[in-house]
Amino acid sequence: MAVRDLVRTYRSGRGAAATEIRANDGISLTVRQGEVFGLLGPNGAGKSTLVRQLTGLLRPDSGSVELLGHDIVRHPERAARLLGYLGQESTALDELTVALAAETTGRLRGLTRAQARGAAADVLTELGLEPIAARPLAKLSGGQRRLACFAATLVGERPLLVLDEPTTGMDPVARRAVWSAVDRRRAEHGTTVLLVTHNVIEAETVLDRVAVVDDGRVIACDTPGGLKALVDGDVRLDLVWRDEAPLGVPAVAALRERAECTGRRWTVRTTPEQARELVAAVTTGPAFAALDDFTLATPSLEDAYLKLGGRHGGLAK
Ligand SMILES: Nc1ncnc2c1ncn2[C@@H]1O[C@H](COP(=O)(O)OP(=O)(O)OP(=O)(O)O)[C@@H](O)[C@H]1O
Repeated sequence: MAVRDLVRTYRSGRGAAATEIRANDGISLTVRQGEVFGLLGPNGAGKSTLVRQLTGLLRPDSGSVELLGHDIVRHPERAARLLGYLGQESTALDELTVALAAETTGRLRGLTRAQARGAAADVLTELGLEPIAARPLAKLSGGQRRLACFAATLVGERPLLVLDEPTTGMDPVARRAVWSAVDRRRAEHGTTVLLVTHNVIEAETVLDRVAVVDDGRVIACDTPGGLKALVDGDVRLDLVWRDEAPLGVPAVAALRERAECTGRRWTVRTTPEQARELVAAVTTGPAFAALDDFTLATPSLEDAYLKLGGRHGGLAK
């Protein structure tokens, strides 16, 4: 998959009140076959806008999208044959049962009724959805519905899967089922996966490479390990106070100037030496009496993102 200089502007309002948002501001990316490639970035960064152009659902103002040799800007209708897309919104399939939603997707992708029924049954078994196969999507919990939509996306194998926050709202068992299914397709069919995510833990474990998107631009593109190397050497200290922070302790008062404070939780990114001194200061005397919990952690992809100058104080929703 190759994206070159993609620009997409949304216009709203008319006349003097008209506003423009440049949601994609010259995005270029290449995703290799068989790769699990992630788009990571804060709300409003332009990830869904990018994905909707890749899937032929939205026309770019300028730039090119090539999927397996096909020009998707010129032939958006070809995208449906090349990729399975799981969008953020629940779909038109909502009134159908889980089994019928999966089967219908297979039929829409050109399978015969028997093939679609067989493929749907296999996918439902694979994802552990058999117990709720006869229930309408609209009556399921958010996580169950998401998993059912993911199941439908897999029916009638496509060489490319585009998944926009597939595991949102899922419990750990469902999430694991999603990643096993993705892994299996990659191993057996060389399926390429483009994944939009906010979940940095997931990003660190499942992605081969990740593009960090911010304000409609790609501000970094590397392996998760490569991005984390940007913050190598730093550690993160999280302090949670029982109640008010003990600002009478000079070390704590000084710390407030550089910590990110969210309610009772303070986060500081610093060198291991300084972190050791800080831990020593807060684990003695009145500071310790006021401390509920603390953790010292090695850098995460989120720290790398912040170092890159990402806005909004982090990626978490
Ligand atoms: N249909 C639309 N009309 C006008 N503006 C839009 C439209 N869709 C998105 N935008 C704006 O474009 C920008 C990018 O939105 P987009 O949905 O692509 O971000 P995102 O990275 O997918 O965000 P999230 O993580 O919240 O899903 C935002 O400022 C958003 O408000």
